[in-house]
Amino acid sequence: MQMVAPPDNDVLWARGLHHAHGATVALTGVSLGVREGEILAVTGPRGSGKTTLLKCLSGQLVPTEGEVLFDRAPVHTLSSPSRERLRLERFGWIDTEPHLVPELTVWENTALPLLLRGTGHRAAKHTAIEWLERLDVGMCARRRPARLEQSQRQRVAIARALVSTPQVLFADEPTAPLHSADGIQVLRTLTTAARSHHITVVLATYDPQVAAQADRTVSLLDGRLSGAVPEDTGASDEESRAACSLSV
Ligand SMILES: Nc1ncnc2c1ncn2[C@@H]1O[C@H](COP(=O)(O)OP(=O)(O)OP(=O)(O)O)[C@@H](O)[C@H]1O
Repeated sequence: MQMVAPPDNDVLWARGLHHAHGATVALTGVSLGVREGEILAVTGPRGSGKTTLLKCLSGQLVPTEGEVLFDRAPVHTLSSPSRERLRLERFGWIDTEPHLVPELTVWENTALPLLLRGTGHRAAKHTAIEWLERLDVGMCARRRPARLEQSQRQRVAIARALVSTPQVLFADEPTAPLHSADGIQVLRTLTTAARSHHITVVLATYDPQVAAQADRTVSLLDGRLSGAVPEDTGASDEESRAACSLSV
């Protein structure tokens, strides 16, 4: 494979990603760059490879082929403990389901990433409550997750992902289980918080209304990216910059 350097402003950069789950091919030759501070939507129908791409970019999965760079340093060649540390220290993850610990209160759930990093109890609690307030669930801080509505639980999961102000936040269909109005509101809160803290977001979604909240969208179909702007079409500056960061 020809070596190509990532552009300076790409915080994440992937080239020639292939991945198969057993006999099922999920990604086939995906290359893309994610710019510092942008909110990038990865769209595509169910089974098109969105989750697999996010997992490869975040170091949860090592691609069968291809390379992933974070801050210009390889992720795909790191040992499993180093990838785990990278995820804990630099990345946040929001899943479709909130996956909160039922025995812990809302603020304890939210503070977990800080406590795991070694932040003191008082400081972790203070920061967790600040994030819960930003996400309009500050009043739930002392409750257990079972006493919350689904949209409140998802807001808590978002607060937990943001509490350590990750460099990159990965969100995999974060609003899929919510009613449409709830989902859009939760997503607005997420994107506003990410923008004000300069957090890069990679957001997988099949919902065009959700993708419309992003700065840029790339589409996956059958494990391939589509919609790259060819370089010689006389595209605008903005389009040309997008094309620099996206190739199939
Ligand atoms: N753990 C797994 N084992 C076997 N096949 C898998 C596994 N995970 C994903 N796949 C398959 O890989 C392909 C891509 O799946 P992936 O979950 O990445 O797509 P997706 O676009 O996120 O879809 P969805 O919206 O349904 O989650 C699909 O054909 C899927 O069935």
